[in-house]
Amino acid sequence: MKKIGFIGGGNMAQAMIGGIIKSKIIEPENIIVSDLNEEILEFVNQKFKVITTVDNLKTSLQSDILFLSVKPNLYEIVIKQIKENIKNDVIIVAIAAGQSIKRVEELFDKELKVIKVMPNTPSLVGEGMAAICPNKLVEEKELNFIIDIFNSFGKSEIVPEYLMDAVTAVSGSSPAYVYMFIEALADGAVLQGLPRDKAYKMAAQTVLGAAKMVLETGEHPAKLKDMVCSPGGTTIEAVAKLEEKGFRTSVIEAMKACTDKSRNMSK
Ligand SMILES: NC(=O)C1=CN([C@@H]2O[C@H](COP(=O)(O)OP(=O)(O)OC[C@H]3O[C@@H](n4cnc5c(N)ncnc54)[C@H](O)[C@@H]3O)[C@@H](O)[C@H]2O)C=CC1
Ligand SMILES: O=C(O)[C@@H]1CCC=N1
Repeated sequence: MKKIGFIGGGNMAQAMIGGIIKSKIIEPENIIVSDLNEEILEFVNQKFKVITTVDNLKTSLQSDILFLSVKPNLYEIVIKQIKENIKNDVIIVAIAAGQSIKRVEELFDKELKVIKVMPNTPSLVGEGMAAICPNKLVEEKELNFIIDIFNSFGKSEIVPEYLMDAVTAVSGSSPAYVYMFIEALADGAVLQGLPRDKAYKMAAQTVLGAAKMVLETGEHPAKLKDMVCSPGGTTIEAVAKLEEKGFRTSVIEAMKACTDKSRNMSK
């Protein structure tokens, strides 16, 4: 059985660990997590029953697949700690925004199998979206195993690395904007008198259902939108107001800012 390590046990690591354990693709005793923050380790150990340590080197030595799940600015520090003793056949999974395969290879200063992945936090509930890009040393069966891991708690796509910054905007960071949309829907409902708990449930279930319609019918989103808009009805009033307020342009420009930031972080 393969052993999986996480250096950094924060939000994204927890989402992936939760997804992996729920899917049973790897047992908790084969997952090791290191973090500087002992409270986080305690939480992760209690919640997921995985092995925890403050020692990143121990994590790296015990792992066949090693997720680097610290913030981008910590890649240099963490890799410095583990590079001398890193096993030659370990698969490094780099999930940080703006950290390219080349940068990770350079920091290790040796030939290693590196897979760049941009995951997202809905992994925790089995609805993640991950974009995956391997370097040349990763063998097909190894890549397939990594794909199996990500597919066990969501969906995945192989993408060329140059698209990772755009992926960050459309699936890595976008849960945040979707939560903002859900919050806004709920605020709008509360303004009109609905109780808040019901408003969140109705807003979130509608976003979930609408997303499923796109994925499962394969219809163009515009067609699905048109199906809701009765001529002279209520929905087209809302749609017209959203257009007037620049809803789409705001989203597109926000994503451009996100993509640009990711690009700048890799310079
Ligand atoms: N949060 C998200 O939605 C996503 C995050 N990512 C990437 O995942 C990475 C982690 O992000 P989050 O989980 O959100 O951050 P986070 O701040 O929740 O977790 C990072 C963890 O690293 C720990 N840490 C700090 N220094 C350390 C060290 N020297 N050794 C070991 N652990 C150390 C921190 O205590 C913290 O628990 C980032 O690089 C981010 O770009 C990628 C996709 C989505
Ligand atoms: O905000 C960030 O930088 C990370 C990358 C994608 C989601 N969270």
